[in-house]
Amino acid sequence: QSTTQDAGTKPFRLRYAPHFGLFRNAAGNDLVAQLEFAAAQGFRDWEDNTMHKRPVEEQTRIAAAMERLGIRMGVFVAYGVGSFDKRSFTGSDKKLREEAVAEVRASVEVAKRVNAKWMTVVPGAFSIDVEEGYQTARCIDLLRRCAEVLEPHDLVMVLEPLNWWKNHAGLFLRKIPQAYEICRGVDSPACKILFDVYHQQIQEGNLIPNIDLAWDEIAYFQVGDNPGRNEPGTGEINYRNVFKHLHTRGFDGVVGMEHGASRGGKEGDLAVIEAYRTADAF
Ligand SMILES: O=C(O)C(=O)CO
Repeated sequence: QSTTQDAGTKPFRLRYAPHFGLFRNAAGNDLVAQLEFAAAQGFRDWEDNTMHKRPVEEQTRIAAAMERLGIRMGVFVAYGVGSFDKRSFTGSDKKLREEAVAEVRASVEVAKRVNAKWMTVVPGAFSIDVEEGYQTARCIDLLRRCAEVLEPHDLVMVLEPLNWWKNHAGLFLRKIPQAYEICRGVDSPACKILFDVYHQQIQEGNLIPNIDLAWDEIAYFQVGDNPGRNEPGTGEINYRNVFKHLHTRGFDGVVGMEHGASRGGKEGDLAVIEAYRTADAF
């Protein structure tokens, strides 16, 4: 605990982004108080999957606090929440496909309000009764339409492959090479990869080589250890080496802390921060 406090406002070497709730025991329930606490601990980034579901006044209040504290906004989810079971991107149902474009379009206003550049897209369900090549092509076609919505605003949708073996069996997008192929197909600066190291450790491993192979299409990282999806150091992933690799490659984008805490209470919140200080000391 003293190390955490001593570290104080010292910035981390990578731009780790907590989310609301992660420090609520230490900072209290108020969202702005959580941002202030994080900033005092040296965090300069944030993410909030459900930002688009918050009332406009709350979005505005959060954005003002972030601006005051010098915190950069990471992802919110533009498409995916509540749609994991829909064949929107992989199917041919026109209504579902129009809905997906409309959701991405609606996210433009949210992104502007909260100064976000990136938004997560999870392109729905896999179909067991259609050859995968057709699903991939349909997905690319619809993502191109979404990219055309975002390009004029300089916004980026980041496609997030999610694992089948622990959390999300049956989703279409689950592998990094698959996301890479799709991004190359869409061929737009508005369509990139969100590489969630937790999901990929479960789905396919080979983390650092896959980071390198997909590098030119990756815009965003998220992390969490496995098993348990908690802070670095609580599982099997060598995060110090992963972070060192990202730093060596000059990554200055967001590394989202999309995980829980292995311990409860204030002590657990502080242990999360300490885990990042340790993993960041490469
Ligand atoms: O739902 C999940 O597991 C995610 O990582 C979404 O971002």
